[in-house]
Amino acid sequence: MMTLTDKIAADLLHIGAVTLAPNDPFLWASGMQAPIYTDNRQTIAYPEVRAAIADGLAALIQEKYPAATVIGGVATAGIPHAALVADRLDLPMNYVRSKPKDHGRGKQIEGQLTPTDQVVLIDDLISTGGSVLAAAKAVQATGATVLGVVAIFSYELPDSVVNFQAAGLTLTPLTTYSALIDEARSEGDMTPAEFASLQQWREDPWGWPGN
Ligand SMILES: O=P(O)(O)OC[C@H]1O[C@H](OP(=O)(O)OP(=O)(O)O)[C@H](O)[C@@H]1O
Ligand SMILES: O=C(O)c1cc(=O)[nH]c(=O)[nH]1
Repeated sequence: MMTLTDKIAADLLHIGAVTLAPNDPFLWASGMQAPIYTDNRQTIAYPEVRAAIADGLAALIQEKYPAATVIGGVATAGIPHAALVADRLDLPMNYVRSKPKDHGRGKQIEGQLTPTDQVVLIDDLISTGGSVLAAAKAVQATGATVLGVVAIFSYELPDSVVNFQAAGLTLTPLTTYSALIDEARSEGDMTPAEFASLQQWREDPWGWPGN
């Protein structure tokens, strides 16, 4: 029987959200060359996939953070998943922008947030963790508590481990880069040399050839 971790990894591959290209790397926003690009925004186009994600994230939150009073989405790609999860858990929701609006009411956080709230944040993807940890800081600055972070996918990069530790927060992803490349290999999508290159990148992305 396939685990949920493997099922979500397979889903991301099958809907084309993930492109693996160890021989033709992508340039990331950080300036890093990477053998993969993940666009989890595409998951919302697939009802069965987005439902499996929402069910999985809701179950994680019930297990790890039963005291949650609000589900928070990280703008923009975390928002639809936070909405689906909040609906399943029958909890209020908010979402957190990367910066306050420069017009209107100038708010960074929309939806419910009071100083007594206990928030679980949802992002679609964790690379460095910078986006969700900035959102966590914004929530904490209001006096509310961030219980933890859940996400669809984590690259498990060394930078994210350091950043989550520094923030004192725990990340629980539904699936991971390791599960993803294992699944792609089991589907016969790569040579042993390509698999080795993909593993090498995760262990030391900035030392990977091309960076
Ligand atoms: O862990 P990090 O290094 O922060 O990278 C992950 C973030 O990057 C992407 O968002 P992006 O900045 O592309 O914005 P979007 O959600 O508005 O598309 C993604 O949706 C995550 O929020
Ligand atoms: O850091 C990025 O540019 C980046 C990488 C990735 O896999 N997905 C994404 O949306 N952004």
